[in-house]
Amino acid sequence: MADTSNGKTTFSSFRADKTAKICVLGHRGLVGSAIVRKLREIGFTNLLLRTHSELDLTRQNDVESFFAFEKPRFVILAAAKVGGIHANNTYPADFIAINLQIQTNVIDSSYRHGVQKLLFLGSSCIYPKFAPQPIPEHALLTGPLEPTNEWYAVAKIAGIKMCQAYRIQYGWDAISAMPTNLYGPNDNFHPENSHVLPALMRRFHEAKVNGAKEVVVWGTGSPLREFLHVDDLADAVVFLMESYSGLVHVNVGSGKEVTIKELAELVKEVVGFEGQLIWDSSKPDGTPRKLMDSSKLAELGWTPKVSLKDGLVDTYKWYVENVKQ
Ligand SMILES: NC(=O)C1=CN([C@@H]2O[C@H](COP(=O)(O)OP(=O)(O)OC[C@H]3O[C@@H](n4cnc5c(N)ncnc54)[C@H](OP(=O)(O)O)[C@@H]3O)[C@@H](O)[C@H]2O)C=CC1
Ligand SMILES: C[C@H]1O[C@H](OP(=O)(O)OP(=O)(O)OC[C@H]2O[C@@H](n3cnc4c(=O)[nH]c(N)nc43)[C@H](O)[C@@H]2O)[C@@H](O)[C@@H](O)C1=O
Repeated sequence: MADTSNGKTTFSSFRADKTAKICVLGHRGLVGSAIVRKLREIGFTNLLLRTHSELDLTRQNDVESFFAFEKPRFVILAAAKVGGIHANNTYPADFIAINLQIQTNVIDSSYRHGVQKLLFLGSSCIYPKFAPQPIPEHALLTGPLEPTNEWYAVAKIAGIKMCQAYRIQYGWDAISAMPTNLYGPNDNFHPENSHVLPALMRRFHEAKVNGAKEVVVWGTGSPLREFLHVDDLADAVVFLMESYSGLVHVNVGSGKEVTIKELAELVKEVVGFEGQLIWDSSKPDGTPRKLMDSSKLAELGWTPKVSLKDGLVDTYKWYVENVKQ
């Protein structure tokens, strides 16, 4: 709600006006759909949503016209070209070009058409391959990136810097959140192009259904990853929209890491596959470890709730009920 009583226009907080027009881009994806669920649960009634086919965010003129006409008050940018280690490694041009186009168009048009606040989503892959662990926000741009996803990482770093530049030059409230590896309902379960957790869930499920004795898992199993349920991420996004307006991006993690071998055993147990794991070490491991330091977010007052085991059980239930077998 705008307040002009003191002669200046000021706005109340994010949660205060449930009729505020909030644009969530990428609303059918893993992250965007969780943010929409969260906003609806809180009571927001005026969500502005467009599918990829309704609005291709790589098309500058279309994005410009959309913002000029719709004039949302808040924007959450969860649309991006996203994929796991194989997809990042195989389609580097798509990962850098599409992400630069989407984020540049959306951030600039949002600013030009009066958006009050925007949240940009990056990823933990922005940090150097051998960053100190846990990785603090200030490790950004202190060393070489992990080669399997450097193209995507460069685009994401440009997004963070663009938000900072618009804040510095125009005083505009654009913030960035850096989530760790996410999972949950509406994830991408593609056999090759998805992230490890949905890929293994699908492979173990299909092996169980088909009575297979073995499942192939990529790499050596030794890399460490930190997983966060997407409902926790959505909660953190709402928290940051409400409580944070700083220049520096904010890490969003669970604080807990597992080896890929431990993850594979856990997914196997949740799915109920009883065969053997075969490790294909011809596939890349990627970065050896990327545990984020999320103490800044904890100091602001936010902590995650969903354990990996509970999150896996919830996600497998969703998979069985919703993904065409
Ligand atoms: N998944 C993860 O583990 C992590 C994700 N993130 C970040 O979270 C954000 C969302 O990721 P996630 O939900 O996993 O990704 P998804 O692939 O699940 O969803 C991405 C969404 O973006 C939309 N989209 C893609 N290209 C375009 C386009 N040209 N125009 C309009 N819409 C488009 C897709 O629509 P459609 O399906 O119709 O193509 C889809 O709805 C990204 O910024 C990602 O970097 C960060 C850390 C980890
Ligand atoms: C979120 C983050 O996600 C990506 O980085 P990543 O963490 O390396 O992604 P990943 O989930 O694909 O793999 C994690 C680990 O798991 C191993 N692994 C085993 N078996 C499968 C498997 O079947 N599929 C996949 N994908 N990986 C497998 C795999 O070899 C690797 O060691 C970035 O590109 C970028 O998109 C990004 O920001």
